[in-house]
Amino acid sequence: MTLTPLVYWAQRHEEIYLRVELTDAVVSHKSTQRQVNITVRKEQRGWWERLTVQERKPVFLAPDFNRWLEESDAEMEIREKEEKRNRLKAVRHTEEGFVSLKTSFLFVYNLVQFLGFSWIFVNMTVRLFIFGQDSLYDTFHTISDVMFFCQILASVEVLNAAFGFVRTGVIPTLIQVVGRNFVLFIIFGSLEEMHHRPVVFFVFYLWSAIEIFRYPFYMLRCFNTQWKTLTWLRYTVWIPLYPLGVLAEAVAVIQSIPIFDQTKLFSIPLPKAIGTSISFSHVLHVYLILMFLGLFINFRHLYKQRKKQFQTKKRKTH
Ligand SMILES: CCCCCCCCCCCCC[C@@H](O)CC(=O)SCCNC(=O)CCNC(=O)[C@H](O)C(C)(C)COP(=O)(O)OP(=O)(O)OC[C@H]1O[C@@H](n2cnc3c(N)ncnc32)[C@H](O)[C@@H]1OP(=O)(O)O
Repeated sequence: MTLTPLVYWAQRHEEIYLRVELTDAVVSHKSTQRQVNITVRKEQRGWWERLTVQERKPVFLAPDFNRWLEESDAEMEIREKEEKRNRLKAVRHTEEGFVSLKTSFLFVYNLVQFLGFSWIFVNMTVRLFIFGQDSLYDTFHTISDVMFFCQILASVEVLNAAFGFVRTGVIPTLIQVVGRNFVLFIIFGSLEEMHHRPVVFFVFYLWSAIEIFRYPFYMLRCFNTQWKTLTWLRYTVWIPLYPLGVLAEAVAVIQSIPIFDQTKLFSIPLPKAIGTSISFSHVLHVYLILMFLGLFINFRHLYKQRKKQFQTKKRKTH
């Protein structure tokens, strides 16, 4: 006797769903499945009155109430799916817009910094060749405006890290920005006596020497690409430059201590009963300790970043 499995059916405007129950059937292959689900695409979109041509429903055929929908409900389902698709599209559009806005912002930021620091580096190098040692004494007057601009702008990097615009830690960036701006604005900016010291040349030259590689490296990273030589320079040049930079900054701080003592600039007044004031040079002594702590933290951070970069092999390189 031929066994006819029960067939449950349901439809949408474009498809027919068939569920063939095999509970009682002897199945020749070893499948343990209890049912076969079949989706048949309708040749023409439309709503069928029944599944079979003949009006009389075969005994083995029954509506699949798990999926059954009336025509109007099926139309509603299509509309809901369409709305969901549109909503997803809109979200994706907004996300893509944000990503491209962020990329453009970072690219322009890095480009401006690259131009600024390149100007500083090239200008200082050319002046060194033309004027020799004399150029060491007027670095502040020729370079400081652009350096002020670049270093104020560099504060954006702390925000970039804090808001997750770039994959980096806030602390190393904060140490870097606060450290440099302290030397630039407090030590050099506020003391005229420091303006003609050769230490300004060494500090500015060491700062800009890394940035002419770092910012173009970031510009390429904005487009998920990199140039091997530039990556190597960005993650290697800091090894001698960072300790030398901190050393030059420390010399500048040490040179400024007697000036602060003499001028009493930024000294902290104490209550009249005690009668004196605390010289800013005490703050500078503490700052000297912080500097070497900052050097240790950032040196370790940069070493980790270097290791991470050179371990990542599957990058697009040129
Ligand atoms: C809490 C306050 C305490 C204050 C205490 C003060 C203590 C003072 C201590 C002062 C020491 C400072 C001395 C310093 O001034 C001396 C010098 O600078 S000497 C010259 C040599 N200097 C250097 O080499 C340092 C240069 N600076 C840096 O490298 C960074 O500023 C630093 C924060 C140190 C490290 O950068 P970062 O953490 O960002 O690492 P990565 O470059 O590897 O970047 C990580 C990923 O983020 C992407 N990224 C980062 N920035 C951008 C950007 N602007 N645009 C696009 N993408 C960016 C980057 O591509 C990496 O992603 P991926 O891995 O995918 O490539």
